Amino acid sequence: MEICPFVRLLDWRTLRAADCLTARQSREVDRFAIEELGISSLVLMENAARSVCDWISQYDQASSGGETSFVVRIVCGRGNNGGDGFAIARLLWTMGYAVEIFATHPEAEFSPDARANAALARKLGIPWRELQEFGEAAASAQAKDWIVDAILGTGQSRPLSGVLAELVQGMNASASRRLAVDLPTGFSADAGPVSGNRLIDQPHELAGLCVRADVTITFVTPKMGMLHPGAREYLGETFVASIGLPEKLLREAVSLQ
Ligand SMILES: NC(=O)C1=CN([C@@H]2O[C@H](COP(=O)(O)OP(=O)(O)OC[C@H]3O[C@@H](n4cnc5c(N)ncnc54)[C@H](OP(=O)(O)O)[C@@H]3O)[C@@H](O)[C@H]2O)[C@@H](O)CC1
Ligand SMILES: [K+]
Repeated sequence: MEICPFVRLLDWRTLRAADCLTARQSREVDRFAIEELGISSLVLMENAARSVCDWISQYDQASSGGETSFVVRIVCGRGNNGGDGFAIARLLWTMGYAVEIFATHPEAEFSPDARANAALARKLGIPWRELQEFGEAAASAQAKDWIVDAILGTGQSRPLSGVLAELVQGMNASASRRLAVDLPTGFSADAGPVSGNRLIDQPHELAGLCVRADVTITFVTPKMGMLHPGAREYLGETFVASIGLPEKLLREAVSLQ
């Protein structure tokens, strides 16, 4: 089912390993596109952000006739997943949505593309709130609001702890709807909802350590961790967004499997 031109609903019944990429293959696809084809990483990031915004506005149109009285709270990590979040904030802001940015790190620690999009968001004067205000904001959020999880994507390599674990628990406890950018934070691209080095086989026991998204919009292809039996509890309704990379490239990357 095509929701928007570049976003399609993932069909769980037909999902196979051959359709999925690991985190390493995802990075290889991005590297190949950037270094061999010359597509800039900022263009890939913009395409990724645009697909999330298209989905939100289509969903808003379909579910409430486009009354945009809800608030979109975007929590941005310091890597390119966070960079997607800053770009999403900018695009939604230009579409007239009420947007609030929360950043997990100081700007000096951002990846180059995240820093570029954060600077744009600053220049536009998009409301940028203190991270420590997020718990209260999430607790008082309404059901029609959105929390966009742009903390960690395919770069996550270890269980959550400290501030990020607290943020994720605040997200999961909120009445707000949750949309995960690329992957829910706490969800491994390779193994699914992971704690330590083992798969979570009783998801409820460690739910605080992984965002339970209502919607996940993943880029380019499904990820190997989505095959995990407990995955859907965290991914919610899952969509795959094209970010402008040719199919041929994906087949070459998947052949690295
Ligand atoms: N051109 C492209 O590449 C495109 C990529 N795109 C987007 O980029 C995303 C991948 O970005 P990314 O590689 O920067 O990693 P990301 O997931 O942001 O993590 C950031 C850093 O966090 C750290 N970290 C890891 N685990 C952690 C933990 N448990 N707790 C705390 N910190 C932890 C780890 O750094 P470390 O601490 O290991 O040095 C990691 O480097 C991808 O999901 C998609 O959204 C799209 O824009 C399309 C184009
Ligand atoms: K995420």
